[in-house]
Amino acid sequence: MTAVAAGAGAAEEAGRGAGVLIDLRGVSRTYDDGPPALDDLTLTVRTGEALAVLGPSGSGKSTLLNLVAGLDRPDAGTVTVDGLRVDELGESASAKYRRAAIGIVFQFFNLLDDLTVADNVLLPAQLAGLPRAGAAARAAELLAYLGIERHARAYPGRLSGGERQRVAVARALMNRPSLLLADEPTGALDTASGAEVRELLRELHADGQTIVLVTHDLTLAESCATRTVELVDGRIARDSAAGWETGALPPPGTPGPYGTSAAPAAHGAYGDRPGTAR
Ligand SMILES: Nc1ncnc2c1ncn2[C@@H]1O[C@H](COP(=O)(O)OP(=O)(O)OP(=O)(O)O)[C@@H](O)[C@H]1O
Repeated sequence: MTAVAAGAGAAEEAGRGAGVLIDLRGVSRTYDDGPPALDDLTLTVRTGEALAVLGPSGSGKSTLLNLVAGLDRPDAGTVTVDGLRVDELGESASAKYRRAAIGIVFQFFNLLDDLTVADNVLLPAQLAGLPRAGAAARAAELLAYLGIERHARAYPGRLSGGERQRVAVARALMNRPSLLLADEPTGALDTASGAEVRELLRELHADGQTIVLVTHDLTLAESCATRTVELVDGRIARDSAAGWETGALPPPGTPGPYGTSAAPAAHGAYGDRPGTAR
């Protein structure tokens, strides 16, 4: 199952504690005359991590994801993914990087409605020029892994939101990306479908997939993330790796950015947790 989910060697590396996969240094991005969407942000993500990026609306979460995906460039700073300077890539090199190294899942699925489920999943392999036979076998394997093989010949419009998001995840995993990015993957789903997708992401991470997801959904962060970073005004206000319990969010009502806290970052994420190692 690991081989289905993760990029080659990712699980093995995760097991060893692994190296840095994403390295953002001094990254700033300002649109037009507005305030900085990202402001001198430095962040590293290791292979095998599942990072949830939280923060209020407009805090820079999607901007961060777009920079890592090479969909946008910083005004200052460097973006390195798997040793590649993503911020220096030209348009075609950037597209090639996305096809080879990145899988992206969007809130609204972004499936092509006039292609079948199987053809949607095959698309990244076709764009990468991979041999059709091997790609078809991989697509079938992914659809089975994600429990949607019976829909292979259906069109996305016939599927539920949760099933569509599974198709989008299958497509994102098609070329065995070293990194899965997800922007509000449960944002358009009902409660039951959201729970399915949360479980799916949790399983993918357990199988070794490195994941960075942006979300307002604290349940998603709590169930899938091994690390949580909170952005405020384009800066990292809190990072669980610098004091939170790994994978833990505070109980409801804990003072914090979703409550009333003005606790300094050094005091941990959503408030101080007794017994948390520093
Ligand atoms: N293409 C753009 N043009 C102009 N301003 C933009 C653009 N994209 C983002 N911004 C601005 O940059 C800031 C950060 O936006 P971003 O979408 O990264 O925040 P976010 O945390 O993902 O927000 P949300 O949770 O609402 O999706 C906001 O002030 C936003 O208005």
